[in-house]
Amino acid sequence: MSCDSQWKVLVLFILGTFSVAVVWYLRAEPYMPGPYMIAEDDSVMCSQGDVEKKALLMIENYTRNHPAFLQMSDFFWEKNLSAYQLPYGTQGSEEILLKVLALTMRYDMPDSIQNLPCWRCVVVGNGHRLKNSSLGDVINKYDIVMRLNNAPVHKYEHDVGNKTTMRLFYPESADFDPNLQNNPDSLMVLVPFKTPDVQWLKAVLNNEKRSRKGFWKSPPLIWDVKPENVRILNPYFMEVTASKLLNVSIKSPRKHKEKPTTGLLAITFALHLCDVVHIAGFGYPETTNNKQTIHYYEQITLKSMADSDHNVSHEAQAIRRLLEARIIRNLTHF
Ligand SMILES: CC(=O)N[C@H]1[C@H]([C@H](O)[C@H](O)CO)O[C@](OP(=O)(O)OC[C@H]2O[C@@H](n3ccc(N)nc3=O)[C@H](O)[C@@H]2O)(C(=O)O)C[C@@H]1O
Ligand SMILES: CO[C@@H]1[C@H](O)[C@@H](O)[C@H](O[C@H]2[C@H](O)[C@@H](NC(C)=O)[C@H](OCc3ccccc3)O[C@@H]2CO)O[C@@H]1CO
Repeated sequence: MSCDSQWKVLVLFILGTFSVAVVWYLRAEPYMPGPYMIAEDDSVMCSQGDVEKKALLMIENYTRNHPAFLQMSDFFWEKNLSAYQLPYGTQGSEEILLKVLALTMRYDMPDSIQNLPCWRCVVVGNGHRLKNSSLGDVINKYDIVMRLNNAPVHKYEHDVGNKTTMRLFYPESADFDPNLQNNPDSLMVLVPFKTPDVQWLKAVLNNEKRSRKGFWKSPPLIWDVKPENVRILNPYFMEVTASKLLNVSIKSPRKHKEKPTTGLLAITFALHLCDVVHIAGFGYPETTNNKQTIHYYEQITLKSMADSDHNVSHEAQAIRRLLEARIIRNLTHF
């Protein structure tokens, strides 16, 4: 072979290897952390309607017609009444829900969110993968930052940011110091799992006698949050998460105990609300790994979740499907 041909072969070989590497990187991308569609000003680019278009293909009967939060009018007409009990519907809890909704008087999305030109959302899971991630500034740039339960931001700003647009929680996961971990206008979104959850909200907002009955862990007895910042999540999103993402039976929850985690519920909620859905801090250790801590803020392991009625491998499959279909993107690894 002449020297000229040898050069050609070498160039072709280098180009071929480079193309294979690029194709491999793009294929593997859903599992890789990295800068996604970053605009010049460092913010995430808006692809309006993108999530809606893709979710329509993947989630059976997907519709964005359901209100985000429960409202009094949900209970006015008999034909609107729910077919399921909490956490998948409101059947049997109508009276207490009406009472608490009359107290908060707000069921709408605040104007500061409603008027956003694009809803770029990030759902921040509580996972250990956020520790030392330095993702704080990246997370703060999203239009809507969803946080979960009592996950702290104070002293963890560098890794998780400090902007909280909405926080999904239930009484047992409510923070004892909500003003330290949230912004003055953060929406506190109660996820109602059972009737006592709604009774707790009524009691703390109305300063009535609190009861500890019906809770698996004592919730705060004093919870200093402005009623106008409180909402109750529409149980429709729990129903969709269980029945469409996890294929879990919602008809007899007492018999089929598996229930969605708050994180998967928040992802489902975001899929019905946002133009862009990114996630961070999701992913549990292998089920056999009883040493690895699961949270970015405390030293507990998978063992603590033994009685939780969640199936984390089942959920990982659901999240992986959403990542592979590029409906959501991940800022940490999965
Ligand atoms: C002991 C116990 O009941 N633990 C549950 C805790 C606990 O109640 C609260 O932290 C309040 O203390 O809440 C849960 O979840 P938790 O509050 O741990 O985490 C919130 C969501 O983040 C995602 N996550 C978390 C850790 C991890 N390593 N990988 C993850 O993907 C999950 O999607 C998770 O939902 C819950 O509400 O779902 C689920 C946990 O099972
Ligand atoms: C999203 O679910 C939340 C959390 O992730 C779960 O761990 C938690 O599970 C608790 C479960 O809901 C309790 N079941 C009932 C019917 O209340 C279960 O109860 C057992 C128990 C009872 C009394 C004292 C201790 C334990 O406890 C589970 C937690 O170990 O549900 C959360 C939503 O409420």
